[in-house]
Amino acid sequence: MTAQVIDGKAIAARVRQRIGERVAELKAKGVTPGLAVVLVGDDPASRVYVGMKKKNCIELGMYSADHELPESTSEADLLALIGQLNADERVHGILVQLPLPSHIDSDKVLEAISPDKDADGFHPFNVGRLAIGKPTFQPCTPYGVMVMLDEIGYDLTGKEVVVVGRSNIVGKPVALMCLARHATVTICHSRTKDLAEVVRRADVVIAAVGKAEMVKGDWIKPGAVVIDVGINRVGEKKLVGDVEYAAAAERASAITPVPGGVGPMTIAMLLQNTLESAERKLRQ
Ligand SMILES: Nc1nc2c(c(=O)[nH]1)N[C@@H](CN(C=O)c1ccc(C(=O)N[C@@H](CCC(=O)O)C(=O)O)cc1)CN2
Repeated sequence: MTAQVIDGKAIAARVRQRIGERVAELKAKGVTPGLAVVLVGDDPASRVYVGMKKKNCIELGMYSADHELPESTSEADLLALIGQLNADERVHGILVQLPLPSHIDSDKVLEAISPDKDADGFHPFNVGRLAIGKPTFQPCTPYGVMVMLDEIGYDLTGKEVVVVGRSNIVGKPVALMCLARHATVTICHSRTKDLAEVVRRADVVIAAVGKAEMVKGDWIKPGAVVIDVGINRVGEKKLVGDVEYAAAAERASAITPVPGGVGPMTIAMLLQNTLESAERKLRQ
């Protein structure tokens, strides 16, 4: 079997196209959706992602407020900036790029963002809403995974989903989203016994563990859908996912590549969250 390659770049472009149309409608009603992105420090990858967010925002006609702060920024100063952004009427979504420098408590910062502007969906209020099946802001990467499954017309009802990884950013929320779509969900982690056997029974494998090619191709059930959330740098330039791609693609019915799979969806869904926030505000 040769798997269908799920093209995240193409799907993200379609999502952005639809967002652009809705932004134009909102602007005609006098509302310009606005996103504030806060970067602390000089992490090169974070700088690239923040640049992409800003570029996309402007291309879609959104208001973009960027705050690039030095590595030495104190937690108190960062919290004060978030307070200002919470009160800024032009801003409908706030995102603090992770990781933050080690002297700053990330949880404290994420909890300081108003739940009404939490474009990342990381605030405990929004996590709770997702857990009870009433999501408002949904975390961008898992939200992107759901859109990719929709785009290939995959119905999760009654399917066995195995999520490898239990992070708050991807593993746990994506499991909740699959559960909300009536899948039977197993979350695996570093202490799962016989991971290979658990993965072998999955109709859908979602790998989000951050370890290069840890999920082996021969663990994939023939015909399964493989969603690879990992982006691991190997050597100077090469990027690989959490799944052994070539071997998995021989067994899967559909698979996301790395790069060009889930990654591009993350930023598209951030813009989607900002748009939805502005639409909610207009309705209120
Ligand atoms: N506050 C947040 N911080 C971080 C998040 C997040 O969702 N919210 N996610 C990641 C970084 N990230 C967005 O912020 C992100 C990661 C990867 C991509 C992407 O398009 N990757 C490309 C490869 C790019 C490359 O060459 O490095 C791909 O997979 O094709 C976009 C956004 C951590 N921080």
